[in-house]
Amino acid sequence: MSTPPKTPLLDTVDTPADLRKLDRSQLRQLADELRAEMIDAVGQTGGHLGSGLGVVELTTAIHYVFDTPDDKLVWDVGHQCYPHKILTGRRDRIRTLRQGGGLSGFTKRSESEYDPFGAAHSSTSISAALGFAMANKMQGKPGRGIAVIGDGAMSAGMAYEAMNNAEQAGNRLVVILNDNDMSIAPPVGGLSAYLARTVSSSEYLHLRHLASRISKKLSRRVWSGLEKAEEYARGMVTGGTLFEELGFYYVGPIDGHNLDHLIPVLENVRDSEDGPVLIHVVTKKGKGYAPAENSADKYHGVAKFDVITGEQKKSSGGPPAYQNVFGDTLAKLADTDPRICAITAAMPSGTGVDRFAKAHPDRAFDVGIAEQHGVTFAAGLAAQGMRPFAAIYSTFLQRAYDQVVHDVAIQNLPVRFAIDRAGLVGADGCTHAGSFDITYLATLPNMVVMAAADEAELVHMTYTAAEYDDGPIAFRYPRGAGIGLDLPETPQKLEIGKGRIVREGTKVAILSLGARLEEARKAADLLEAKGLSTTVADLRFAKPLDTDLIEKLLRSHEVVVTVEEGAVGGLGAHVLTFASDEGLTDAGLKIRTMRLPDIYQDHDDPMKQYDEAGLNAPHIVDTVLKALRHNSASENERVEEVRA
Ligand SMILES: Cc1ncc(C[n+]2csc(CCOP(=O)(O)OP(=O)(O)O)c2C)c(N)n1
Ligand SMILES: CC(=O)[C@@H](O)[C@H](O)COP(=O)(O)O
Ligand SMILES: [Mg+2]
Repeated sequence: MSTPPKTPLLDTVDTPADLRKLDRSQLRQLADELRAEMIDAVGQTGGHLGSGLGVVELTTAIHYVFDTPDDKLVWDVGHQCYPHKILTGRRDRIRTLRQGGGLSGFTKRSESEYDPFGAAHSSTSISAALGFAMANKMQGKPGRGIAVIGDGAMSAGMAYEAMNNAEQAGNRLVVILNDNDMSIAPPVGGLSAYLARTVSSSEYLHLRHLASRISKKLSRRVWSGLEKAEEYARGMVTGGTLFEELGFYYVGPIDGHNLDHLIPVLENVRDSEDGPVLIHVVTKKGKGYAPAENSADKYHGVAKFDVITGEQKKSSGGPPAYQNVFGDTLAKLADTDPRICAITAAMPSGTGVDRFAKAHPDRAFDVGIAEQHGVTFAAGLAAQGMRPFAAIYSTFLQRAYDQVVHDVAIQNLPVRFAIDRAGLVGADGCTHAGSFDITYLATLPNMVVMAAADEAELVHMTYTAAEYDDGPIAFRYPRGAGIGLDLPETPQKLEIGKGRIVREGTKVAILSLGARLEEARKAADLLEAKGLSTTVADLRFAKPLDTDLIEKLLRSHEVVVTVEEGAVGGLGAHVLTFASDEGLTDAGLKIRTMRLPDIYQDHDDPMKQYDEAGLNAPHIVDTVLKALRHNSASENERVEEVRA
């Protein structure tokens, strides 16, 4: 355990009200202590480090100048909110970050009045802040909406939808663009180039003309034509043209680590009658901690680490991560199939597309945080004869649902969806859980939905998807690594809609979909030990179902249990629908469906989560025994059981 840093000034600050009692000259020391505290805490908890380090000064300045919580401060993504949490009454719990019953790793409404809006999925902050601003305006209440959005998050269309709608808010809306020239990976696209030009083309605003420049900009509602022409001529507005054309007053770029610059700018904006304002601050991701600053990913997401050396305490060895199995398999397939290409939405390493890109750089596309565009881009590629793989986490694919429905499924275009982080994801918690993709995909026309039980199955499903040109096909797999199987040298093309029996029994049947198969096998062992002969099937497909296999097992077993790492409306619902449509439930069979809860609150380690979620072997056994008891009980006993 590292020795906690000495933080005499921070020790006097529990909330922003305490912070505002400090003299401005003390804020530098406070920020230094805040940074040290954050590094020490995250060293013990792991989590998102780089982005929070980059906004230590900005967080301090915002809470010093604005009247939070009346001014509603909305952090985009929220992964940079640890300094904010320390300054808003949660320092005592900061070392419970991302643990069961602990602080969320993102902003969360239920946690604090200083978290007016929950986050975790990116690019929502301007819309939410605009909502707060307009509500206050309509209710005649004081208080602004303040959105802090990163350059990566600014690459999503939703941010422009909000800015396009923002003029109505006037000076009630403040947008702070935190430009650290990083997403998780280096940022991509035209916006990133534009911002880079802005930062390089104009000297950071120096103190001497900072105030005059800002007051000039913010003092007039409308520029005269001449002045505007002059501005353009001088190139002064190169920095803000994009934002100014959307109706914002643009201020910047300013040094986001220099409190002597930040404070007067924020004060000018706070006191101005004009708006909305976009303040462009330039920061460094990982600022103030050498191991982060020197790392390629700026320590975006870290395991627990040694604060002195920066060395992370990651488990080494073990089976390869699923994303890398996918990326490597796809790269190999693409060696002999020029139609294969891969799309990621700003998550190259998380999806394994970075491994594909190493082998086929011309066929790998990072579209930025733009899942909607990514899916329809893939639809265009498919329509023109390519074999596109849209590699998008289950939770982030939710962002592009209409594109999946409208642009892909209804048009029956052969887009392949490689869906990582399907199921529980551990410390990122409920905003990142891949709970809904079976439900939201298997209900769609033409869509084929597969779930890999292990890493070998993932290889086969990647190949099966590559070869499937009859329409859209999705395959899901969990966060983390497989079970240590050798990867097949020759991928198999799976028969669409066919599952497999992995264990023969006679009395109980477990229909497993995806990576809970190991728990299903363990449950079968436990049931056999009780004299209950158990069949285990890996259905492989949620759609189309292997109805022959399911009917055969329903007719020949007393109890059938479906197990899936997805919320209600997925495999279990489809099996029940099939059984009732075919009149199979009339055979007195009791089908039980086991699945994830709609939402779970805790951030915890993956294995404990399955216990909480009720998806481990003992839970499967309990479900089976309950069903058997129910089956064998007399009608009266059943009625009594229900009454009890
Ligand atoms: C819709 C969505 N897609 C992807 C992600 C994954 N993600 C989390 S943070 C991040 C990068 C954000 O970059 P930026 O906004 O610049 O913040 P920074 O980390 O640089 O502070 C991404 C892609 C997400 N949270 N939400
Ligand atoms: C903040 C965010 O959304 C990402 O950093 C996400 O936490 C990555 O998840 P993985 O760690 O599962 O790649
Ligand atoms: Mg960034």
